[in-house]
Amino acid sequence: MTTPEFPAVTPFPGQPVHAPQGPPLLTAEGITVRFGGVTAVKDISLAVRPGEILGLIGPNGAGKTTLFNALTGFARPSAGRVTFDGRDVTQVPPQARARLGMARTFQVERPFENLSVLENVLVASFLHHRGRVAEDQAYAVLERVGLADRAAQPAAELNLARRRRLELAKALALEPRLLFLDESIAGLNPPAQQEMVALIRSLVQSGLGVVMVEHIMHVIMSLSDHVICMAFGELLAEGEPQAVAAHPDVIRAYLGDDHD
Ligand SMILES: Nc1ncnc2c1ncn2[C@@H]1O[C@H](COP(=O)(O)OP(=O)(O)OP(=O)(O)O)[C@@H](O)[C@H]1O
Repeated sequence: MTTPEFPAVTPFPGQPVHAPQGPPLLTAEGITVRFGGVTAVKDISLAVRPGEILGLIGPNGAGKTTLFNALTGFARPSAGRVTFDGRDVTQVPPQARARLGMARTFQVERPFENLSVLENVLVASFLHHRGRVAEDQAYAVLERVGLADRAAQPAAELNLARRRRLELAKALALEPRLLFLDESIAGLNPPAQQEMVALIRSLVQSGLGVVMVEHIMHVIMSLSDHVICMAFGELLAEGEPQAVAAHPDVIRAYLGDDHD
């Protein structure tokens, strides 16, 4: 059986070697999320170390977004425990998690349309800084994501690829140690995808941990150090990307999904 969704190649050349190291930044143990009678996530455990990219995959409705929300504080687990840097954050609200060093992007980016690109990032910089220092930090983040030349432009005028980078800049301005990316690449054209992949790689090189949900399989397979595949809320397979891609249950889940 072939696996057309999982090409066993590295489509983005020049992949630098990075090595996740140290104790986990994030751990989740036995996460379960129920909505009434629906168990959207069932008993999922994971860990992410500095410099590591964890990819979450699974067919539509698998529970990826719900798990992502439980990890970031936007959904409350019915059972289980989330720790960040050794501290139990299961009940900690998202804003307080941001202060601790956990930041996320949103699938549908919603910048303040009438504010400039720089002002949008400044709002996040104010979490840790004030005045001129906040402005310098926001500008440095814009340089990092390649938007410095757009600093004065209203966010409403950005195209999709730049809006995605602005979304990333807002999260980076929170100075996270762990970044959650919710479909930052889906919908971009191939050159913009490559730019975003290169940017994410450069971020993990500097020690950032990343958890990403992404529907574009060749992107997640080439970026991730570790992949978790879910189906119907449960863990289907996990491990190195190529091993997960070749797992019979994963192939079945995706082919079944395709043929629904
Ligand atoms: N707020 C909610 N109330 C009730 N059911 C929900 C809620 N959010 C999600 N669900 C259900 O939980 C299950 C998992 O949904 P979830 O959105 O987490 O999956 P997903 O893997 O992110 O899917 P997709 O790839 O389509 O975004 C689905 O059956 C969904 O209908």
